Amino acid sequence: MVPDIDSHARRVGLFLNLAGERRGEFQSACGELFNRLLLAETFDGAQGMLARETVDLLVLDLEGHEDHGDLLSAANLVRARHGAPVLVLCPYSKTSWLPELMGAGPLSYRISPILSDELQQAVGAALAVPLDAAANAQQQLLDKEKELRDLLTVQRSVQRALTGMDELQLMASQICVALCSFPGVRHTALFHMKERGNLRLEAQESRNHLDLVQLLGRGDNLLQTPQHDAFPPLLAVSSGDLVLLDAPEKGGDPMLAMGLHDCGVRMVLAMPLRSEPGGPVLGAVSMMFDRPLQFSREQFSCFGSLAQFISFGLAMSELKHQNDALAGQLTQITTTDALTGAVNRRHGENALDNEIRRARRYGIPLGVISFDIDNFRSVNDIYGYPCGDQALRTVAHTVQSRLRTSDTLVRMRGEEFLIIATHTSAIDALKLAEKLRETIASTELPGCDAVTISLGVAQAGPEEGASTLLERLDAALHRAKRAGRNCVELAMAS
Ligand SMILES: Nc1nc2c(ncn2[C@@H]2O[C@H](COP(=O)(O)OP(=O)(O)OP(=O)(O)O)[C@@H](O)[C@H]2O)c(=O)[nH]1
Repeated sequence: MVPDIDSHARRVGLFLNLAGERRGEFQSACGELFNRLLLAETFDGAQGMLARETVDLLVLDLEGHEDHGDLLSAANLVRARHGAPVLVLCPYSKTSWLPELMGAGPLSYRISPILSDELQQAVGAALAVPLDAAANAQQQLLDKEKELRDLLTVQRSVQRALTGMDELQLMASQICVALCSFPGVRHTALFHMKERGNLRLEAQESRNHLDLVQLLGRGDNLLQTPQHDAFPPLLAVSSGDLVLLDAPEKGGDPMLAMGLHDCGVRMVLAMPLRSEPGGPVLGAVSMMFDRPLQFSREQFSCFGSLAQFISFGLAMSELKHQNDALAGQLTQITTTDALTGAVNRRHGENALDNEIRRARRYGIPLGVISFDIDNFRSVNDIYGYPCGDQALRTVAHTVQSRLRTSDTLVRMRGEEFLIIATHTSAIDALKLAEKLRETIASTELPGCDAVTISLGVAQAGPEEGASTLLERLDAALHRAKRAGRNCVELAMAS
């Protein structure tokens, strides 16, 4: 239904589009709504007409306008209206222009393509003069108040979601929940660009049973899906611009549109997430609505700042992730012996102290084994130092592979190692030591003959500290060497 337009004197329209065909279409759809319809094919032409004539409605059809210069010219035209009615017909791939055009002056907009009866309705609404101007002004004020309240609610919810959230997945879920507090939102989603361009669905919040993994057939590598240029959030990532789609079928993928329609989605807003303006795109957020809405300038700018905050949250959580990884690498470097991958002596001695305390506190046995490669000097002498290094590595890896994850292998010095075996009695440690002795004796070493090891075994005494335990072990190891090597000796009781 076309709204009543009470004054015929007000019906001078100006329609601008490059293409004669579009101008013809507009004339046949809406020509009769105006007393006189002016048609312009260039921005300069339209500016000239606006300067010469009093125009009641400027209809700016952005279809076919592509570059940034066109956006600036369109903004100039809106500015030249000084608040007089402007209707912008905006292709959905250019919806990112709307916030900037709104900055140039008030306007209403429709997303094209648009059916001719919808177009007539939009033109009628833009031309209509309210019967009761005072009542209308009051209503506008109430609408604005509600709009601002809604924006405040969603901003506060997003703020809460971003505070103190270290874990990306949790933060993403909370953001999706927060965005659902905007009126009419039935589904929200957060997409995150992982390494090597892998865009994944990080979180979604559904109030309409819509599951994007099901709809898109997957949850990651989303830019490789057939819908990558039809689904607004994917388009927002690849174009780096805001995308607003006021009817799913305008996206151009009938199956996708049907899936969204079935879940009651009538409008989709998607915003790219960037770590800084002009920086690389980190992902996107999408909000799906159960009704087509006309966003105001304030709403667009609020969505823009929400996207910035969310990007910041994502960047912070990525930074934390990287910091954790760096800290992990640093710990690895400071606690590990570079040649063999075993724990180094400094960290091993700390670990031994800790395990002694733990064993004492909980009354559990702690077994320790000290071992040393027999006649290792001759390996170096005969085969060379690099070969000796390789033999050390192989022995350490072989031993490590026979231990439990709760055990610790420490390189104490040269070719001497210590094993801290938690929850292990002297008897069990003896069995383990014997197994290791046999294993090493039958392990082939690259580039040199097999080696043997001698081992000393002990169980920590109830009140015993690390130094006496290590002394007892040392003595046991020396006995094993004296006994002819390639054997295991139990340490004397503490
Ligand atoms: N290739 C290599 N050799 C090492 C490394 N650390 C210590 N060694 C060598 O290990 C050998 C240890 O020799 P000794 O302490 O005499 O002991 P051994 O020859 O194993 O004799 P026993 O322990 O009595 O059986 C020395 O030749 C050291 O140079 C290392 O990181 N790489």
